[in-house]
Amino acid sequence: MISLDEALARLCALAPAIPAETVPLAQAAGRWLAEPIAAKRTQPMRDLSAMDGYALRFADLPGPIAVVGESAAGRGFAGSIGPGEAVRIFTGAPLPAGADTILVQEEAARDGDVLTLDGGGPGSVGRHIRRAGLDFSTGEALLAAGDRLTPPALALAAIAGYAELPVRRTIRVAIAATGDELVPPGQPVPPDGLPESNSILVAAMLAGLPVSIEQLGILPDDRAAIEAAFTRVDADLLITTGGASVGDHDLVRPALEAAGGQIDFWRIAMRPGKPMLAGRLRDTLVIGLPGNPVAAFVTTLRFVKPLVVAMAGGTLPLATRHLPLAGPLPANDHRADHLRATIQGGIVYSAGRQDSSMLRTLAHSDCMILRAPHAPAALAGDSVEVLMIG
Ligand SMILES: Nc1nc2c(c(=O)[nH]1)N[C@H]1C(S)=C(S)[C@@H](COP(=O)(O)OP(=O)(O)OC[C@H]3O[C@@H](n4cnc5c(N)ncnc54)[C@H](O)[C@@H]3O)O[C@H]1N2
Ligand code: MOO
Repeated sequence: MISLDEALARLCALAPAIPAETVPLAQAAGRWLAEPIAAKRTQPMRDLSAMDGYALRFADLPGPIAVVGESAAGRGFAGSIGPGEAVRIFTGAPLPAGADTILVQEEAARDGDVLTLDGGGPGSVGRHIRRAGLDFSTGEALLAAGDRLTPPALALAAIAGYAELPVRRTIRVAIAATGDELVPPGQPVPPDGLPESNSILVAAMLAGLPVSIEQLGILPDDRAAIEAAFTRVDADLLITTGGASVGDHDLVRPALEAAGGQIDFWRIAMRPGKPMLAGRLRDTLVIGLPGNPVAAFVTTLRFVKPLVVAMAGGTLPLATRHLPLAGPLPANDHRADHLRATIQGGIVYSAGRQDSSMLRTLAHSDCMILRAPHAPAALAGDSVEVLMIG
């Protein structure tokens, strides 16, 4: 058995390289930048007013000052102002030549074209002016390769002169459930049957990432059938669930090998999720998740999601916090444990029964308490690391 950290590192090393492509800004939302970008323009391009009011010479205050024209955003004042002159100006409008300060309109009294100070005034020369290049100048580095294209990052790229951005192309993910007992959700369930829930779980956990998902449906516990499905797969990542353990009907490993693939690792020192396997089939990375639904959840959370983000060119830090325990926990064995838990009043309550088939407990959990291999027993009030799962 390998450690959780080693498993993630090996998965990332096994992953096929995803080429970059250029996509319109709207399609780049939530993806990761494949190359750094620099400003194609200076922002703002020239000195602008930050307020609605009057552009004037500070030395002319408190007036009277003659209003000789107007400067609006997109339509600046053509001339320049001389001593004793001002221009009506609006937020985002170019500062006229000759002006050095903005007087906000709330502190100005205007009678026809004559302006006087009516209030405290700007205080110092240069007030309420956004200087050219305040935000950035042409050629400056703005975003790095691997940066997440958040809404503000996309807006920055737009204002910096970009209509499209380089990102890794969408990752093609195929998902297959294995198990003779499984029936599609909502279908009549025979006495020995079970509604299939893992493929919906895994796909929903990848929603919001740059993936296209092909659901391969339910494969029977038949080595030849699984092998045939593997042979047809055309994807960057194939995720199977079930059939990963040691039973006579756990056929994902032999089917992968029969299809010409290679196993890289099988079994991880973690709970739940121990029987997870990984390998390659031609250009496809294959991950065999355990069938138990909570094991499928934890392995998707700890491996599949960070892996997909890495393939998309980013990184996904673990969202952990430290909180006091409501009750004691026993010492841990050699497997990194993930205990479903809830948080109430800043205190973390471990769910009583941690059987990895119990989806109701999972659906009502806020977090998982992370217990390192060989962690000593913990007492009520001790601080533990929790992984948020909401
Ligand atoms: N002798 C041993 N038995 C088991 C071991 C072991 O080390 N030695 N490991 C256990 C652990 S840990 C896990 S986890 C399970 C996982 O085994 P498999 O990946 O082979 O999963 P299955 O046997 O196919 O299924 C387990 C369980 O989950 C249900 N299942 C399967 N697929 C789905 C699905 N798509 N949707 C909903 N539920 C699903 C299945 O009906 C079983 O109840 O093995 C332990 N055994
Ligand atoms: O570790 Mo298994 O993954 O308990 O259910």
